[in-house]
Amino acid sequence: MERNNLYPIFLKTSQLEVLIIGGGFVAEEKLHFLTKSSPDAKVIMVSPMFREATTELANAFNVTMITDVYHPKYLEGKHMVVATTDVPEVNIQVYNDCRAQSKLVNVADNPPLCDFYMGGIVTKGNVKVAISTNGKSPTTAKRLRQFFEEVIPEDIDQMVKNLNEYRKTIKGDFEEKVDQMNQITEKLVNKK
Ligand SMILES: C[C@@]1(CC(=O)O)c2cc3[nH]c(cc4nc(cc5[nH]c(cc(n2)[C@H]1CCC(=O)O)[C@@](C)(CC(=O)O)[C@@H]5CCC(=O)O)C(CC(=O)O)=C4CCC(=O)O)c(CCC(=O)O)c3CC(=O)O
Ligand SMILES: NC(=O)C1=CN([C@@H]2O[C@H](COP(=O)(O)OP(=O)(O)OC[C@H]3O[C@@H](n4cnc5c(N)ncnc54)[C@H](O)[C@@H]3O)[C@@H](O)[C@H]2O)C=CC1
Repeated sequence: MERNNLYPIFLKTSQLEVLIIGGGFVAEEKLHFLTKSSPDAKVIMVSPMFREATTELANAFNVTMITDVYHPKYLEGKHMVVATTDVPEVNIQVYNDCRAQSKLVNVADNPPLCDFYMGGIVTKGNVKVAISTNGKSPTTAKRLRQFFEEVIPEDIDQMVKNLNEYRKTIKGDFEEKVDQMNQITEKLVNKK
């Protein structure tokens, strides 16, 4: 069986600079899911034309919009780049420029030109679940996201907070804390 070898990390996008190149439908979709998960993300967009809906979304999340065609100068200071233009040569240039500067790049909807994929994301308070199908089926990622949004209870955050509080009350060294935390949560995984 094939296996997903990607390594998920949870980025602090509020202290990273994300550049989206292009201002059309795909840009809007990527910005929508990015800001749904991370409303405080620092995002800059560069495009000669922004669709109305993209502009509205960008304004709602304080995204900086630069009306211009892509130029390598816009990569300066950016940590992550998402290329969404309808000009394949531009997307390829962005990919090559980013690779040359070791910046993480995603050419949306073009898996071979991605250092990382966007995933399906479920957020419930402090809990976040990210889903990937290894770039094989975005629709499956979407359906799983909808499924988990439904089945993970809203108050899962209360459990996280309670355990966080409880942990503070435990005396002893690290090993004892691990032991106690495992003991009180054992019922969650032990079906007997
Ligand atoms: C590889 C990846 C790269 C990347 O973009 O990061 C990629 C690639 C492609 N997307 C395509 C299309 C669609 N994308 C979606 C939706 C989402 N796509 C997302 C991620 C990813 N999309 C990355 C892999 C993620 C993984 O590993 O599973 C999600 C999860 C997150 C996000 O967008 O932020 C978001 C759902 C969010 C949510 O709902 O929670 C839908 C569904 C819909 O809109 O109903 C369709 C239409 C159905 C279809 O066509 O399959 C195509 C074909 C384009 C063409 O026709 O040529 C390609 C190219 C290809 O597969 O070759
Ligand atoms: N919309 C969709 O659901 C899908 C789109 N695609 C592909 O994704 C690409 C983008 O699609 P859409 O977002 O729908 O197109 P779009 O036409 O809505 O948006 C393209 C954007 O790229 C910008 N752009 C063009 N040249 C640029 C440059 N030199 N620098 C910066 N920005 C530039 C345009 O101004 C525009 O804002 C296309 O190649 C399309 O074939 C693929 C699958 C699905």
